[in-house]
Amino acid sequence: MAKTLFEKIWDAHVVQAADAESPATLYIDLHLVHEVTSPQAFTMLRERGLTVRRPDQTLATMDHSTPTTPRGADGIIPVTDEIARKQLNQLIQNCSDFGIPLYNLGTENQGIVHVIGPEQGYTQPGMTIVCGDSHTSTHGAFGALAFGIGTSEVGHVLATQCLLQQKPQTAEIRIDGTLRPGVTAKDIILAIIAKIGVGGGTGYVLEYTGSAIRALSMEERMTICNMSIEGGARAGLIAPDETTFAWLKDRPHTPKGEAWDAAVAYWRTLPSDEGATYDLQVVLNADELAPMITYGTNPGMGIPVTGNVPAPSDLADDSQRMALDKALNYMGLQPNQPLIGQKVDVVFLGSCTNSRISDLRAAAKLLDGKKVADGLRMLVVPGSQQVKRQAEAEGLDQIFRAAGAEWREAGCSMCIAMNGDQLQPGQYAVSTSNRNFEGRQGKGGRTFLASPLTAAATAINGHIVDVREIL
Ligand SMILES: CC(C)[C@H](C(=O)O)[C@@H](O)C(=O)O
Ligand code: SF4
Repeated sequence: MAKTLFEKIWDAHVVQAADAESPATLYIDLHLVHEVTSPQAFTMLRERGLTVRRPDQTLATMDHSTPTTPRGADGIIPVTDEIARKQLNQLIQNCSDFGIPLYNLGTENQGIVHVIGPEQGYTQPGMTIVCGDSHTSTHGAFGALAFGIGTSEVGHVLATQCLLQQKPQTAEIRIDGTLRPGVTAKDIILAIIAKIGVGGGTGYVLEYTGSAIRALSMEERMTICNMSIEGGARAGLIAPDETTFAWLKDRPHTPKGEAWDAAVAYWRTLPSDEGATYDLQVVLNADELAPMITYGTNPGMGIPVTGNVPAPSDLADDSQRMALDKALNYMGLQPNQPLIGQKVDVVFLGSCTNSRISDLRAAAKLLDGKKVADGLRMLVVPGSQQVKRQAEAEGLDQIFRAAGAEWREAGCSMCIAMNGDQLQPGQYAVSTSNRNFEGRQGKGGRTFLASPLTAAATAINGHIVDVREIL
């Protein structure tokens, strides 16, 4: 029978099928760990006298609570926050006690968990990958079944390398056509979520297909899969192809020599078979997409940048009208107002959605020889130490600094505001991250989600602009 990519990976990893009492038991190939969602899981192991089943298939990094402020004269990134220091020290202790490799703060491979996994070649097609983090869906860009799990599940996977899992349904999100200049992968995913809503993907694994997806680079594919969870989906998937194999070849942890050839031969069998069926299909045309921006307090509240903020009075459904009213109040926006021209205080270029080298290059190209607008603060936060080194080798840091932006160490930074980087109450930010919830970037902070291009163009102008006008 014709199978989808999802079904092939699922079937290859079921250790025990679901029965009346229990969901299926899935084998996990790669378990990624960070400081925020792992402490209680290690406590559970200690209390029950358990060890880590496969430390060699487990990898830890520090990212969420790590400061990204520049290093001191001693070359060390200063951790001034007591709680953060305790959490980071705990991870060091846990990894050392249980034999798990750790990319410690400031070391050469440290970075955001969803940036370092692919970068080091841990993430590979056909794998099952989990992490105590919702944006684990990022790794689906490689044709891996990757999803976030809760802290008690982190404990289960550490102890057994397996996970109990209900089988999700499948949806095909088909995007044909060609993106216009100034329209990016970020705009594709914001448009998808605006269309299906933040609950539209609930219960599904989304497979992105179509000529527009095939034309994307791996980094662009990661941006799309990263935000699958913001559409409510369990995971996002893109079938591996020559672009995938070329990107992975010679990464530190990918197979080498004959093992590489064998791996690629297997990976070529993974794409969904001709005639395979999905439980749901959504179709978009890339030619019709514009740069997108959010106006509200969830990632589904997005419009083309040239559009107007919707009006609650146009909505028939009471709860939807109240939700929009509340969002506009929080955002300090008026119904029907345009977003072009909206003044912005901070521009954040970073996060596991858009902090890879191609994101930094795209923004630097616009900022080259220009200045960040007076009174606007711009933070540029590379996703990993490797991205940072690469950017510095290309002189991108010089472009950002000369423009008046802050050049930072690697980490989650202002995506989540639990590391010292945050908005002040009432401030507006254009952010390349993935969440615009109330208070997400700091108490009272107001977030417009957009692409790195829109972010850089906004930084130069001090207010929201249509990047297509300055290309
Ligand atoms: C801290 C972590 C649990 C959280 C997540 O699961 O996504 C964070 O990464 C986020 O982006 O909100
Ligand atoms: S960058 Fe943001 S979204 Fe990504 S893992 Fe960190 S906090 Fe979560």
